Amino acid sequence: MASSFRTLPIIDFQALQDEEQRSEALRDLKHALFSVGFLYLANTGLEGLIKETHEALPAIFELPDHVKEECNMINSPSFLGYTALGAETTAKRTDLREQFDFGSPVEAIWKPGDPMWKRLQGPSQARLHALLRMKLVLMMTRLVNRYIHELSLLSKKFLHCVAECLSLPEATFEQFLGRMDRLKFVKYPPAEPGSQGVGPHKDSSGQFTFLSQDTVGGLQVLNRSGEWIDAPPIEGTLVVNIAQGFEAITGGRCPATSHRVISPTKTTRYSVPFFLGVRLDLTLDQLKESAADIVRQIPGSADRTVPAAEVASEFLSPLYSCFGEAHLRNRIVSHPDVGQRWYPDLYEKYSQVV
Ligand SMILES: O=C(O)CCC(=O)C(=O)O
Ligand SMILES: [Fe+2]
Repeated sequence: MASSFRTLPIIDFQALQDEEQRSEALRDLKHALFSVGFLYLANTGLEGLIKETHEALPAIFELPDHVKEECNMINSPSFLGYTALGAETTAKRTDLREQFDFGSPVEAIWKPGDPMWKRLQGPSQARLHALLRMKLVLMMTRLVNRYIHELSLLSKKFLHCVAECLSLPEATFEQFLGRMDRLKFVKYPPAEPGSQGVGPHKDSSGQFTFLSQDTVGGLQVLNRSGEWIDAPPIEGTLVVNIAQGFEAITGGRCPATSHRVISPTKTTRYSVPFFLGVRLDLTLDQLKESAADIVRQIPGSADRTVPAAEVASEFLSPLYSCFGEAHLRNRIVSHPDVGQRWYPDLYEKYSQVV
């Protein structure tokens, strides 16, 4: 590729809603989606909530180990709960981070006899909420639910802008939304220079990720010339990136971009990613059909269209019957202890495939 990005574009969310500024902001957004896959979203109106959440994080991670262990992800077939340092794997290496995974408040839908991927949808661990409430006085549970609620509203408005900048009807991407979005609280402790906070990956679980990072830095994004570019913190912004679900939905026209976190060396780093979900029951055939339709409607894309079958996305692999199945595989590989406990047969199957 002739030129590749060296910095991430900044898109002003208010400008996207403003009569006078929106055509320019939409043009910038389109460029970010086609050529970068990452952007900073400024002026979201959620600055106060983000600040409040970051202020609460150290106390949550300071809960005693035995308390955190009580709500270990190992208890959850939906991969929700606490992950201790060293229990997660990315790109076949151990990540140096600790985290809590939450989900939108939904019921479990799986019944015996149903496909296993339906177990991905389920409630956050009640025990975790109870502990947070006890320890951190109601506020914390409310904060998690408020954060998920506000981010879910913001992300849906953002999806409308995305459709609009691609000259598609506003509601185009709504048909792909899942019932459950995911939220994580993540802590990266200081480590040896160059350590893997989280290894190179593309986000697998949704359409877009909305990340708030603190002031420490360490997030890096792979540009299209294969160089790692820093995504330094910009106060008050969310880092938004395309996940593999959206890449598949757009037939690879808007690719997901690899990223990683290099561990801090002196100060603990905290981050809060929110993953906007994709319908678990979306089948490969439905996806290919709608992707073809969407790509046809994106102006100027016909000459640059990659056939859906050639997009390197695990969600377009015929190995999986639907998005949920591909997503479950990804969770099992990332959290092998949880995978082994709840899905031993699938764990065996997926750990044999290199
Ligand atoms: O913590 C970060 O800055 C990025 C986290 C991330 O990429 C992820 O959890 O998918
Ligand atoms: Fe990520």
